[in-house]
Amino acid sequence: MAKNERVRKAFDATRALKLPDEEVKLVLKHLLKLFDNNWEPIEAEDYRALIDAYFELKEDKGKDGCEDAVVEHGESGKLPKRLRLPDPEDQVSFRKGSTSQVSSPKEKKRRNVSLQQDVTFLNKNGSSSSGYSNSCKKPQQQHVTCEKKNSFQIIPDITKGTENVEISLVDVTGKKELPKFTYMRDNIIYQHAYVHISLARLADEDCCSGCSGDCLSVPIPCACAQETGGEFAYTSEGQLREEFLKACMSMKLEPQEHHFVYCLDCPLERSKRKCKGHMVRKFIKECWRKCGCNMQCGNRVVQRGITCKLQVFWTREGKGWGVKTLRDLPKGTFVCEYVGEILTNTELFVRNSKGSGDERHTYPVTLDADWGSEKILKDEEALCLDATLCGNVARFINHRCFDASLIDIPVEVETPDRHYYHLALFTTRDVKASEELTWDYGIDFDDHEHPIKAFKCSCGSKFCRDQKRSSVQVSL
Ligand SMILES: C[S@@+](CC[C@H](N)C(=O)[O-])C[C@H]1O[C@@H](n2cnc3c(N)ncnc32)[C@H](O)[C@@H]1O
Repeated sequence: MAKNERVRKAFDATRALKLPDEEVKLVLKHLLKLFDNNWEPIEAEDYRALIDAYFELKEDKGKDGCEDAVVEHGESGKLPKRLRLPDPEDQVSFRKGSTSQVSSPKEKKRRNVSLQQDVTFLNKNGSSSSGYSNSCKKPQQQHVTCEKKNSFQIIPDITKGTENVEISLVDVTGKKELPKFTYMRDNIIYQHAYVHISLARLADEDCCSGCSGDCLSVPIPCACAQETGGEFAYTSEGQLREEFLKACMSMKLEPQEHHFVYCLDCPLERSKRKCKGHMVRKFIKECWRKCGCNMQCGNRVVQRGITCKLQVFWTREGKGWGVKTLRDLPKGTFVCEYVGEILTNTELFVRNSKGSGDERHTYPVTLDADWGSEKILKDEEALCLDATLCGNVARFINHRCFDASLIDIPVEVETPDRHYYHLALFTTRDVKASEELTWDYGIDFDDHEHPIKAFKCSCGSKFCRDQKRSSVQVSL
């Protein structure tokens, strides 16, 4: 639908409630900014978000004792505090009522007016008076609601301003408990993990100190392209090269026997005494600090951070929260890194055993590139990333068997070895705005002893490994 048509329909809905166009226009403008020009949540449920936001402003105005507040704010270009949502200093969560029983505009109007107190704020530290906390702390429930109703919740920026872009969280059902974790842009060592980062470790062949500017613009690829067969992994547009992506995907989808290495003593399968094999992965090697190029060099994509407009939302299929893109993404686009605490296997086992055992969602990812090397890796050396307590937006990305829209690719940045590396997620195909982003966690749904617990998969893929397993079990 064209934008003008959408605006007209929104006004039709608010005029039915006799709301003045001038005031509605202001509210609409700011909701569009909040949702990054995505009309879907505004149009949902008969323009509920728009109508509710309008009445919130009215309530603000009433409290301030300023009859013309909405119009005055509009004229001065300022907004009442509650609608200055994209300002990271003023994180806000809306909680509103359900429209499900409401039929006539009159009733709708009355309902909205009665819900005015059901609106809450997140303060400057990201802690909430409405139950949301962007930290590991237990949220404070200071907010008082007259009736328990469905609500509409928005967090404008879960990253608290740490990323290049804001990432919102939206729950249109309003019934969900908001996630409790600390947002972190970069991996951080939890306690005993050993990650050896030093410039002295980077030999001449591990960097391109003789380069300047953008390495992708010179005719002969520099030393940093050696890892990817003498060609950079990225195109000058910043996407993965087609052939490189294809090779990564085929290794993941159809791993041949020669794509596996087997440990003599496998840290993950120690209890069973037999290594199931670890995939030999294709790596990206990005330029870094010892290189002569600049930060805009085309071989520095992952380290520049997230640039896609993403949104966390509540999925319908029972997977919990998920992540969608708000814009179309071309194939091979870097979406985000999987960020978490860096733990040793031992620490992960201890953490898992201390858990209640019935955690619905789990967030660890093993870094397994070092396994199968000549040295036997001990549990207290092998590393994994755990985003349960601290992580970035990737902790919300759900699994899909085989035909996921993202693929995880290891990236060497500050260490020349494969003991520690970054795990970056790229699109496997063109992805449309509003599509959920998924990646294949590589789960073996039959393996109940694996430190990363399997779940009942509802990915919906026709290739679902869990569904196949269930049907095999039934037929047996
Ligand atoms: C990394 S988290 C993803 C975010 C999670 N949905 C949430 O609400 O926080 C992984 C967890 O999400 C759930 N999950 C992910 N993909 C799923 C799928 N295809 N089917 C069912 N549950 C899924 C599982 O509970 C899993 O342990």
